[in-house]
Amino acid sequence: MSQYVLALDQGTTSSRAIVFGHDGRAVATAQQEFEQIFPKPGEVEHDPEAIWETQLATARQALAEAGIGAEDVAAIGVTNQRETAILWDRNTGKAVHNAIVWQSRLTAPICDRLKAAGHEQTFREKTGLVVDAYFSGTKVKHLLDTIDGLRARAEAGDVLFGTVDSYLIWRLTGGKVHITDYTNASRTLMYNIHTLDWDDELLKILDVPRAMLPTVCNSSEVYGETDEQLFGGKIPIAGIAGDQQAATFGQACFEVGTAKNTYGTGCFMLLNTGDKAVKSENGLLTTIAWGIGGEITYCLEGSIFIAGAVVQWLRDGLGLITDSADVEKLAATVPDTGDVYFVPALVGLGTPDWDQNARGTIVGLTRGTTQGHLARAALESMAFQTRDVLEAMQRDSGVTLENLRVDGGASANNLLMQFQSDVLGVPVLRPVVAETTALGAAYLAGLAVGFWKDRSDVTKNWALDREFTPEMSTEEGDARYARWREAVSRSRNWAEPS
Ligand SMILES: Nc1ncnc2c1ncn2[C@@H]1O[C@H](COP(=O)(O)OP(=O)(O)O)[C@@H](O)[C@H]1O
Ligand SMILES: O=P(O)(O)OC[C@H](O)CO
Repeated sequence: MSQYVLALDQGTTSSRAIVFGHDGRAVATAQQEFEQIFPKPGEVEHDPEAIWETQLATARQALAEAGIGAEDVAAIGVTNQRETAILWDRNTGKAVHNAIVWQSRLTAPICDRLKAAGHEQTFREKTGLVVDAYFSGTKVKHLLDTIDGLRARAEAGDVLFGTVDSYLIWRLTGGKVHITDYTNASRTLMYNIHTLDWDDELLKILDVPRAMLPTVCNSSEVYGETDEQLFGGKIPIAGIAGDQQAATFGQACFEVGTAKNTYGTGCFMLLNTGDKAVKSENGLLTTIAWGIGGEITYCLEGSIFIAGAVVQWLRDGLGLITDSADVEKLAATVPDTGDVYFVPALVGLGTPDWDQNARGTIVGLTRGTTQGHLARAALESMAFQTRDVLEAMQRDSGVTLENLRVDGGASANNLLMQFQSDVLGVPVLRPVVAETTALGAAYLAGLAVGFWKDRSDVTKNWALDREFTPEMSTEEGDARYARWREAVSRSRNWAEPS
């Protein structure tokens, strides 16, 4: 009997593979960063080959570190950075272009044209998303529009589209399986979240041929097996979910009204709304949390484009720190930001402002401003953006959150988590396993093959590491938040309108 499940977590900045045991604890972990390609300001790409190679290498490393082989692995779960679009040749398996990453503003002009042509409402109603360069649809359109002869090859079914999950599974199965799951499909701007099908009207507007799209599957079922050359034996692939949905599952947010917030490159809060696709009036997305056995669970999502990435920018762009974790010590050199606010709109703003032309802004600098103030303002920006999202969520859903479950790389930062609780006025709960994204993918796969019995196993395995409770008065939290909103208004509409 196989004792382990392997999760492949293909993130924006790194590929990770984690071997989990039955108790939901990691037995072995491997991680590799890969290159971020910035062809022009505001554009972000990845080399699909680097995505594949780092993912394969980390999977092999994790198995080696755990001292196990393919026969010990009950199933593989795949989770991924969402929306990032890859087009590849069916016959050679070679990508026709770099992956256009979710953060890329490349297709902002296409979005502006779609809006000017009056299509915004149609997309919003059918997909639950907004017309923004964030989502895959306009990225696919851009590639089809700009690479000679590509649309004809796509129409003939020779060029395939996939989000990163699809691409990895194509490679893992030796080019046999072209699929995605409900959660990833719901991020493409081409999938109708109500009829549960690719939408012909939207495909026509974007001029994307249906023949290039993957088959949409449940988030938990056996889709196929790995090519036996890869791991020295076949392993069933049995779970897929976009990373934010996987984290929601891994955090056991199964009840309507429960929510989690993941602090990775970006920051994403998802609130379970059960079988109802709740429409947002406040800039949130209506999206699919998971689909299992054909039953869909929906959620409301707030998407923040830059969270932990602001710390990376302090590290790589300014050289203020050498390690992301050092930001906490630097921020702790000052008691507050000295009224400095840092709006990290480095690639525009997502929820609730959806401004493709906003740009990063630091306000309130004085001669007394130090590196510490900047570091603190950068950390606080994650907490303020989260409050933006939570306020929208409470207005849209009528739910008042009792607490917030957190995870992701930056949730290790105690100063940030304390400030988060202060500025939200609710307890923040950090679980022992902060790798909730990978864990969620492992659960989805393990449940499909009977490794775990049902969701009660998932709930049972959730364990608290630390609870942060509000220490700031509501008045002070509100006053600082009002100042943040003022700073946001200064960042708006800075880039040349496309
Ligand atoms: N102690 C820390 N404080 C603040 N940010 C951190 C800390 N550790 C890591 N980060 C940030 O978290 C992000 C990495 O988190 P991770 O969940 O691995 O992201 P992703 O899945 O998007 O690649 C990076 O942007 C990094 O700068
Ligand atoms: O790679 P992450 O963890 O920042 O997640 C990226 C999101 O999936 C983008 O929607």
